[in-house]
Amino acid sequence: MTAPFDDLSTFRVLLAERPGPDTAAIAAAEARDAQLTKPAGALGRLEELAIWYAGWRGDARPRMERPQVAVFAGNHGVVARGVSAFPAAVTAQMVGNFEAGGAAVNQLAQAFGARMTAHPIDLDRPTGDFVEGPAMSEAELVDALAIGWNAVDPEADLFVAGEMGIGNTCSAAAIAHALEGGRAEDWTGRGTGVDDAGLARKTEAVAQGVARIAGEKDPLEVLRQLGGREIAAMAGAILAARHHRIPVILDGFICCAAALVLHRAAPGALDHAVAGHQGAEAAHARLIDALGKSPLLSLGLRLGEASGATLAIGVLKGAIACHSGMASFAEAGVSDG
Ligand SMILES: Cc1cc2ncn([C@H]3O[C@H](COP(=O)(O)O)[C@@H](O)[C@H]3O)c2cc1C
Ligand SMILES: O=C(O)c1cccnc1
Repeated sequence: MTAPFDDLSTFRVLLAERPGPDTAAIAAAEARDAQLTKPAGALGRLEELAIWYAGWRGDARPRMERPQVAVFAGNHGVVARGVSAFPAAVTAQMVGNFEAGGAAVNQLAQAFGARMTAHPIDLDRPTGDFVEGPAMSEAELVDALAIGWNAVDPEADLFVAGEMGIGNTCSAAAIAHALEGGRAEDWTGRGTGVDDAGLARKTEAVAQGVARIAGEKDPLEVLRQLGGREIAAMAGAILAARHHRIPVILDGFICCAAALVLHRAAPGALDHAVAGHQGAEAAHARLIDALGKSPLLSLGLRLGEASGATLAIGVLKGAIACHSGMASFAEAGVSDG
């Protein structure tokens, strides 16, 4: 599809004017939940998840049949500073692996019945080193947002955004530091497994990049400055899903940094999203907190690629299967107490 914007101001309007959930479907789903053959509340958060999903799909008894996982890839100028344990060439190599079906996320998508697509964005043209200057021009930012928007299948009934981009935990940490404050070291972690010296270089890059744009609080400008094309694409895709009323599961630290841009630009912009998991990247928990979310899973993942969120599709499928498939007390002839 073609994104309904070709400049940043139109994207801002789409962020401000978003559809909400179907309140009648929520009320009907709550009523259905109350009649199912279980003690009230006994399915815990699964009940809340199913009702949330029903609201966004506009169907009190929904099914999930077309989950979509889109993995965006980009390269980062800041990598030249030695902020990752791996070379930038791995980004393109992993895109080849996604296309061949050999990455973790391919296996998880297959296991949970999701269609997965990979979207490399200008891999031979890394972003500018954000310590020195803006990562992207405004036109480059708009292009990346649009690539994300266009990647969302309007017919999907669940969307997961993932990423591949050597150095992108550095970019994500810088975005979080710029928008949330604190100290640079509050937001940096080991990513692919950088050693102490690498972590120190990464923290210094984040501190300097954020100091360069000191006081900048416009989230989309922060994204342009510190960005990452794949991070911008995830933000565009998450907003597109909102406009299609497709519920979203958020992935790891980098995906949550993309989501933070939307959340800080327009509170409520992530109401159609849940946090799929809390991973091992040091500041992921803090970032999920800043989004006002609580994670579905906590399994110590530190991979990205949409892996944790794709795994959480299973949890959401379970919630929906119970909600839509269980018998009521009356149907089953079970005494409701
Ligand atoms: C083989 C390989 C597969 C990956 N899949 C995801 N990432 C993850 O690691 C990168 C972020 O960590 P950093 O900021 O330290 O570079 C991203 O590409 C992220 O998706 C991978 C990294 C590697 C090496
Ligand atoms: O949480 C993540 O998304 C993550 C953590 C480490 C490396 N890559 C991704």
